[in-house]
Amino acid sequence: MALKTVICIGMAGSGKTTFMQRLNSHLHAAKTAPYVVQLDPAVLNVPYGANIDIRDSVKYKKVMENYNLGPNGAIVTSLNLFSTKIDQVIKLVENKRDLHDYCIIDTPGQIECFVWSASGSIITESFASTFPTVIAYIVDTPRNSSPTTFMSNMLYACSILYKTKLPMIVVFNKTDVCKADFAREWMTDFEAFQEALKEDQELNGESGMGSGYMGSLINSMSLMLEEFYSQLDMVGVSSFTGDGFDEFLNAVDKKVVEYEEFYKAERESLLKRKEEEEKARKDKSLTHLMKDLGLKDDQNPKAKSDSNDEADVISDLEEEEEGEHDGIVLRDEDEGVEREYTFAGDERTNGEINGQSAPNLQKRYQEALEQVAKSASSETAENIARYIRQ
Ligand SMILES: Nc1nc2c(ncn2[C@@H]2O[C@H](COP(=O)(O)OP(=O)(O)OP(=O)(O)O)[C@@H](O)[C@H]2O)c(=O)[nH]1
Repeated sequence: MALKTVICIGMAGSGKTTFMQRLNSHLHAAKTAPYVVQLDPAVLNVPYGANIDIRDSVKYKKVMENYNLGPNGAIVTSLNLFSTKIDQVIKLVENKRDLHDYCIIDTPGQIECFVWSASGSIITESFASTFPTVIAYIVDTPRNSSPTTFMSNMLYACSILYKTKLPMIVVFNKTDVCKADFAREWMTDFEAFQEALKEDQELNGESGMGSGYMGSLINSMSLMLEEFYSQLDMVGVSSFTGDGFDEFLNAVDKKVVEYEEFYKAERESLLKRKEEEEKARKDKSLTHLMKDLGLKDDQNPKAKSDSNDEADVISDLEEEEEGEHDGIVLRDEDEGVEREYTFAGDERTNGEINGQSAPNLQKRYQEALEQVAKSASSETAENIARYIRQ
């Protein structure tokens, strides 16, 4: 069976580490020991055995001292340092792909340090482009029993879904304290959620839920969330008792099928599009280079027709301005613009400032270009062009 990756993400204190610990022991008991990756550089004790632990490669306290950073900055920097070695990490996991069915990944408690940082994206992307990858979004169920907190948390989950573009399972943890039935109901019945919101507002002595901007904001957000809920699975688990973990693993299998059918194709087409854009960008730069070196790009028939709507370069500016002002900046008076700061008694014509001959930029640029054209043999230029094209 192919190795699949589960990345555990969740708000601070939602129970990610305890969830990882339980998932690890659950999989061990089912004789499918997972490959475990620990990515929280600031954690003191980890209650499970990790195959890869970020703390072995990056010392969080040293990062704080050396770079003079606060706690969150040090977490992001530690992740940045770690992500420079991500290819080696992926290789290590790849080497073990025949021995494990699951690779489970714990992330830092400061969710934004991982989800919204460049290194978090690099790490997620690297795993997702090598193995089928699923996000487990851990929610603290008792703390989300109020409809407004619930909605805020779901909006956050929604933003993570659109950021990572990976299949997601919302895991309602701590069901030993509070059952997750209310969440299931709110996620499937729009009216039940509206009713709960109304009750909650009345309980807090706030009216106006059904009118004004708050009412319409909440209504439209709940409608948007309805669309979002249709994209994900939810399970209730207790990391203390182990309840719901079989259901969670079934949801992972389901999401892996979805990943293969939908997300993989989507990711591949995205990568292809990026590649094509990059190629087009390189072709454009090449055309500019050829133009600047005074060469015709025979191999690119589009080059000539394209040249008018290409990105702006200094030479374009020179062409446009030529004959208009001949490089002379209009005086404030001539432009009819009153500026607060001008050089007193300055006649800014022909580049004369304070009696000294100021450099005429256009002229100098033209001379430099001509010199380049003279000194660089056309053969060298062709070589450069061929090299870039390759
Ligand atoms: N009752 C109950 N408590 C839980 C459960 N899972 C976690 N906890 C408690 O929730 C608290 C936070 O758990 P952690 O696993 O440290 O949470 P975390 O998300 O890893 O925390 P950070 O990484 O520090 O953000 C701890 O006190 C746990 O004992 C659960 O299923 N039931």
